[in-house]
Amino acid sequence: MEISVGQWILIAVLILVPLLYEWSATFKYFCKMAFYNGWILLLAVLAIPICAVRGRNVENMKILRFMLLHIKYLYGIKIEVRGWENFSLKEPYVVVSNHQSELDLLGMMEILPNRCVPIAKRELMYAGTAGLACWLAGVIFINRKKTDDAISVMSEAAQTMLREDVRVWVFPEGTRNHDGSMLPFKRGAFHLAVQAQVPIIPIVMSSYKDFYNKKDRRFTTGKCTVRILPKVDTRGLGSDEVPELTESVRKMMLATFLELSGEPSQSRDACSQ
Ligand SMILES: CCCCCCCCCCCCCCCCC(=O)SCCNC(=O)CCNC(=O)[C@H](O)C(C)(C)COP(=O)(O)OP(=O)(O)OC[C@H]1O[C@@H](n2cnc3c(N)ncnc32)[C@H](O)[C@@H]1OP(=O)(O)O
Ligand SMILES: CCCCCCCC/C=C\CCCCCCCC(=O)OC[C@@H](O)COP(=O)(O)O
Repeated sequence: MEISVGQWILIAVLILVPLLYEWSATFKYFCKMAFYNGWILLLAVLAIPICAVRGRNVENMKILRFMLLHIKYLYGIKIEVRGWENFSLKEPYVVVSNHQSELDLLGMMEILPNRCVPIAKRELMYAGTAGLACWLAGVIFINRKKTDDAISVMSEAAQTMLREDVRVWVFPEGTRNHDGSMLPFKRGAFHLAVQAQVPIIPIVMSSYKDFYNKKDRRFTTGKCTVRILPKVDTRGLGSDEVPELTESVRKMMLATFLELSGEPSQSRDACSQ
């Protein structure tokens, strides 16, 4: 049997790709990230028709969660959750969590409460099938370039939370932060909680530094601890108290982040200097 040029190329690729994958940490990083996004886009293809039956509905978030839960096993990431008891509130609340990377999706899906929708940048809505799946699951999209629009969407969310018994998940840093610390917090999430007069539940995901670093292009297996902190009440607070509330929650989260990540607690605060 004769082997054609195309078949030789295929054989070479099948041999070279696994070798390169093992030899080069950078190649491995790109493969793993590409597969991560590709896999989610593919899963979304399956999720869309299932979610579409109900139309745009926060209950669809359960379907996305269920379909995404296995990814941590594919990547060998162990997630330990502490503080489950702090999630036992019946009423709506605002979850605030640190935002290190798109891998946060794994920690988020591990603990996502029922009827809880994330607030995401509008660009995610255009991320193909994933965007459509997010829209069907009721993800709230904001335009970060238009502050007034973003604020009015969030004010509307305050009413929706109460009217439809919905919880909202916000990344108050407002962008991904790969630096191993926490950026200053934007105040939107805290205005939202004060306007709705609902508690805030802070969530801290420990640093990914042992298994993931975007700058060094390193992505191995590892462990992440997710800590659910006790609720912070906002009853009786007004918008004047939002800056102080924001700072106190951030301080608590940063201390927890440093503790979980095994860092000394006095240093590495990107905001306080
Ligand atoms: C199976 C297949 C599945 C496929 C799909 C898989 C996905 C599954 C779902 C998961 C999706 C997860 C997606 C997560 C994506 C994460 C993100 O996109 S993070 C980025 C977006 N999020 C945020 O930005 C939230 C945090 N940002 C804010 O809170 C901001 O404040 C803002 C509301 C966006 C406005 O930002 P900015 O324009 O920069 O302005 P500021 O300086 O922050 O604020 C100006 C001013 O306004 C005050 N203010 C803010 N919010 C309010 C408010 N709601 N009400 C009243 N006033 C408000 C603020 O305090 C400032 O005034 P001050 O006087 O300076 O205090
Ligand atoms: C916890 C967020 C995870 C969302 C993962 C959705 C994965 C969708 C899969 C394929 C689409 C490819 C587009 C990748 C978009 C990554 C989403 C994300 O992590 O948003 C970052 C956002 O917050 C802050 O944005 P910037 O850091 O300011 O730019």
